Amino acid sequence: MAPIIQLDRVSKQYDEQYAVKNLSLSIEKGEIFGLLGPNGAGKTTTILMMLGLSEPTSGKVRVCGIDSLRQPIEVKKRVGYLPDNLGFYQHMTGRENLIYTAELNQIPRKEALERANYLLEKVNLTDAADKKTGKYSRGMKQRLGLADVLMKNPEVIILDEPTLGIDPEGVRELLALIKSLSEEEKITVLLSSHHLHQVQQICDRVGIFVKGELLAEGTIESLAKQLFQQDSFITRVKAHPVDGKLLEKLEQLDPVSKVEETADGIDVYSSANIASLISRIIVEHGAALHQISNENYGLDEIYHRYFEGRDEHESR
Ligand SMILES: Nc1ncnc2c1ncn2[C@@H]1O[C@H](COP(=O)(O)OP(=O)(O)OP(=O)(O)O)[C@@H](O)[C@H]1O
Repeated sequence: MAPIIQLDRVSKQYDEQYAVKNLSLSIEKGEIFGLLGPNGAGKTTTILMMLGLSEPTSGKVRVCGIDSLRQPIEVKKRVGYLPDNLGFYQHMTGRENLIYTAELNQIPRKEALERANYLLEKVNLTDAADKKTGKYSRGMKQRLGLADVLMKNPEVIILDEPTLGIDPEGVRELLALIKSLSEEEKITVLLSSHHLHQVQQICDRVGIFVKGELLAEGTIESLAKQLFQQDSFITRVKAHPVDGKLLEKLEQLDPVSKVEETADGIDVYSSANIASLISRIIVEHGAALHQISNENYGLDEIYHRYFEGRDEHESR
């Protein structure tokens, strides 16, 4: 099956500057894809081109098999977009706002009402459905925003910083909701965010954008593998006593790139999983082994490793 979102060598120039440069990206149906990058990296420009709201200088954008530039209205019917600065009619209730969106999308009234009630329930706003949205909290507005983009039964939803300004509990609920909606309704989700741990919690794949270019994309595990080839495994050992001889023995192992003494043991960085070999060496050395575990790199480390490398490169 063709990807639901496909960008082929897309660039966007404003004057001489590239906002997006030579971007190729495919997103499959049902995926949750995280678009990451600092301010000005080109995330919003990319989203606007997907929606057909901004014209690429070169390249092709297809969403749901439709050319976003040639048939933006067809794309808009299938894609729900939740911008970071969403607004509702404050004097109208949550339910009235959803019905209004349905009218704009030519959804018959009876169907609109049923869908609005179903979605209000889904986003946990049934009790506040008849309250004016001017009285909603930020988190309630974001949840209503999610219901709003879902009114037209979209195949794809694009969410720009959906958790901005929400408290941690609200964030957890909203992310869980996005995940369950994607699973239950087979909706493809494109999520733009600065919050790495939130992205890591729900995204199947991520793309890292810097200055208009996609530096890397893939699952968190595959990015970690690419970036940390020499030390893609971290074995965290709690053992006592740790002496210089033991550290030396571990350092001499072929797959090991680095050994670090910690407060209660040793961290071993290696290119292969050698946890059982490490435990044997520790025990043979006469130390007490309290715990041994494999740690994974998180998105935080991946993201920072990219920027470390970049800074070095740029300062040369
Ligand atoms: N209409 C415009 N005219 C000129 N330059 C623009 C325009 N829109 C965006 N840019 C420039 O393009 C680059 C990418 O901007 P974009 O808004 O896509 O970044 P972003 O990754 O979405 O950032 P943020 O996280 O701050 O929303 C920036 O340098 C920005 O100044």
